[in-house]
Amino acid sequence: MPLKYELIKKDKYTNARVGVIHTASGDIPTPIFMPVGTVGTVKTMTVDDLKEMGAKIILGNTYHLYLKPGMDIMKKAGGLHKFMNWDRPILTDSGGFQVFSLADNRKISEDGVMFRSHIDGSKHFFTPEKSIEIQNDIHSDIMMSFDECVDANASYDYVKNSMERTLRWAKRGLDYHKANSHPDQSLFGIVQGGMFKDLREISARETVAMDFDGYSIGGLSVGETKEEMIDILNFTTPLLPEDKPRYNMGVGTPDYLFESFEAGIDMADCVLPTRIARNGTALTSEGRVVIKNATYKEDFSPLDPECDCYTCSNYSRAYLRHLVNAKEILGARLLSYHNLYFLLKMCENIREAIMNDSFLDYKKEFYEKYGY
Ligand SMILES: Cc1ccc(CCc2c3nc[nH]c3cc3c(=O)[nH]c(N)nc23)cc1
Repeated sequence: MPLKYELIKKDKYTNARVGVIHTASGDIPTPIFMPVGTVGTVKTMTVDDLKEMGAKIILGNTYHLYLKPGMDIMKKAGGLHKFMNWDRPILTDSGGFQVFSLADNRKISEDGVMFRSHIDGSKHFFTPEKSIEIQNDIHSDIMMSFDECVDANASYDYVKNSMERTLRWAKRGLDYHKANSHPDQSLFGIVQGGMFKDLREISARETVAMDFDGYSIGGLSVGETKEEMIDILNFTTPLLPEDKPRYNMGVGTPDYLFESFEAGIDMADCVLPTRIARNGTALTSEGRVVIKNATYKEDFSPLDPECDCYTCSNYSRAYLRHLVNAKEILGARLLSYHNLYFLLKMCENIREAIMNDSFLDYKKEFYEKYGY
């Protein structure tokens, strides 16, 4: 059966809500942060690390997996869950976003997108149907429709034409999904429309009318200002049905997560926690810590005094600084573990706060301590 969203509690003072997404691969408590595992791994984390830190769902990437290891191996492995030994839910993106952010000489047409691999320059053609077929081969639990994500300063006419084509692509993908996907697989529609509220409204209403299992807000976190993101988010989210999950794509930093969940978003993803970890930056309850700073040379206290994760329970800032400066892989691994744990724990605290109608109190307390 496709996923079922169970609404458990709405916050008294905001649009924030607690729920559970029931999938064949397991239940996902919401609001939830989803670690990004682009090529079948959340970088430097084992699946046991991910379970230990409380990850309930991870992301896989259609574009990357299609190019490497390729669908021949993916099919022989029996799908991504078996290939990477992860038996909990997997969400995959549809590949369009990655084609535009990574591939070379892309050519977009009504039928789909022609592109050359960023790895070896080989030529490929993605269509809405092809994207669903690849996500089926991955055995994705939650699939995304094939869409075009336009950048924040695209013109009204370009955004209008692109959004209308994304609607036609969504319908094609949905028809292919209904005829070919396994009944346990779910498909989300993606709302586009750039920074234009009239286009956002058309995209939301037409996408919802196609009756997907859930809805993503696309076209955000692509260079717009924080005010623009929040404005479009607060305008668009209420247009989505209450009884289905809502996913804000590409978010993000703690404040963007708080703003998204406050608007009624249930799911969010971002490469941030593992990417900044590899550059030696940690998210802590007292704000960002750039661990290679000389300040921490003889600081033998834990990375985050309020965190009980493996990294904070076993190592000091001085040791982490040493590892990062020595470019030791363990440095990236320990900081990645902590950053992911930090965001997952923050989501757990947000769920608890919503249950007690104290979301705004928790947000205020978090912002003051974090330094927002
Ligand atoms: C593995 C994986 C990586 C990344 C993503 C989300 C990637 C992503 C965006 N990231 C920031 N802004 C984004 C907008 C869009 C969008 O409009 N459409 C799609 N399909 N993806 C987006 C999903 C899965």
